[in-house]
Amino acid sequence: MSTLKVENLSKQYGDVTALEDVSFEIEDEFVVLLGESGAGKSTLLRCVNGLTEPTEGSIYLDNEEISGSQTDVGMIFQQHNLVEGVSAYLNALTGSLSRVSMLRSMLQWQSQEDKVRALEALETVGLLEESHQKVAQMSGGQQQRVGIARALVQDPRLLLADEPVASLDPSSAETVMTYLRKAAKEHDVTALVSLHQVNVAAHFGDRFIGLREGQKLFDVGRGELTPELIDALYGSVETVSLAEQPSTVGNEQDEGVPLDDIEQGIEA
Ligand SMILES: Nc1ncnc2c1ncn2[C@@H]1O[C@H](COP(=O)(O)OP(=O)(O)OP(=O)(O)O)[C@@H](O)[C@H]1O
Repeated sequence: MSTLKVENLSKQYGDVTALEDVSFEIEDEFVVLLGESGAGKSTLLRCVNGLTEPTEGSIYLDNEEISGSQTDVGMIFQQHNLVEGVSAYLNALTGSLSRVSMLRSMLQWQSQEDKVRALEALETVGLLEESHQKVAQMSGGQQQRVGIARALVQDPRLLLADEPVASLDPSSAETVMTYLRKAAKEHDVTALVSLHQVNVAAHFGDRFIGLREGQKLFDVGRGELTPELIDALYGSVETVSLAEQPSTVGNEQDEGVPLDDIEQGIEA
């Protein structure tokens, strides 16, 4: 279990204010970041991961201030940056890179423990049987699941994902999100995931942080993501079904609302 605390975070790119005084604390939850394109989601994730330096503010992981690249923060990108010509297993194993030297890694001298960890991570994302398949021969959804496995092998305290299903069809997106949530829960890792798709967010999130023009517009739990909040975030999106079924979605103790139902409600 880990705690991420973001305190008064701001980021300026020249005249552009990408983030303005954003604060929140999350612990052992699957949190979804929502917001229009340009709202600051990627900037926030990049600041937490140390890829971007904030202009102001502080970030704490388990009460320790963090700055610069973090080896125990796993990041999953929309473009998964896998090595396509090698197997899912070898790609997953590169997650241990931060913990072993480059030479050992190139010679594939990773420890037995790392190798077992890579296979376990592939099992978590449902790809154990495909572990020796080349990534180039896998579907987009399977490739993203390899990306999740690679992040797990890093043994992260925090899992970040920036639009992990943006380029996938709805069915693959649901599968990938199911495995991402399962991975976070099984590994007891706090997760912060940015998503464009409100229906997917409502189905999988424990909590929702809405960003608008760099500012935090809301920070609400499951069941509190109302159409009014979504409208305030995006404008006139039809979100009737979210108001009707907010408290049952995405809870591993129940079966949740099927995505199709939510989508139909949104489209109705
Ligand atoms: N490296 C950069 N240099 C200059 N401006 C930037 C840079 N990165 C982001 N921005 C600006 O900061 C603002 C926030 O961008 P950011 O990418 O964080 O938003 P986002 O919510 O992730 O959007 P998207 O969903 O399109 O990725 C935007 O106005 C963007 O143009």
